Amino acid sequence: MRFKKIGLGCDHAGFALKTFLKGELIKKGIEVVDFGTNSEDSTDYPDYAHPLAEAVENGECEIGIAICGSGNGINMTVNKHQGIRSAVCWNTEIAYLARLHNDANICSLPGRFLKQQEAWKIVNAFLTTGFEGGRHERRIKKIQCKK
Ligand SMILES: O=C(CO)[C@H](O)[C@H](O)[C@H](O)COP(=O)(O)O
Repeated sequence: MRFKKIGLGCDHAGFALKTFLKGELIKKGIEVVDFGTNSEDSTDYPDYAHPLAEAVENGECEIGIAICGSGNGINMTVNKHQGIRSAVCWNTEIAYLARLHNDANICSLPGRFLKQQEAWKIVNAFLTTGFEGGRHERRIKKIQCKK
């Protein structure tokens, strides 16, 4: 793992997977900052996505994992923050490319579509891959809106 302090956030649809991943990360000696939610009671993913995104933006957490049912809503929300590049990672190759080519700093997961072990492999790919730089550096600089 390249990162020592990781932020986690989810809604009710991501709670079970977040709980599993949190346990696995702690077993690996990684410090986890958990922004909730803390049960399967129905809730709204932006309430957890914004605090997670802010923590990654301001450096409190080195990187983040965001989970909702499809991965889309929480991904859209964290990507509203200027300092965030989040990718919906639904397999290991996508997770690897999100880090290698996009220097993604949040891994968004579709909690209702991944088995625990599948998700753990995806998270491992995300957390062990470095940014390639070069032509990709130029491209990620162009992501920012000029307006
Ligand atoms: O996937 C999501 C947002 O992109 C959410 O996690 C929810 O699963 C989705 O919005 C459905 O919500 P529901 O209230 O559980 O039906």
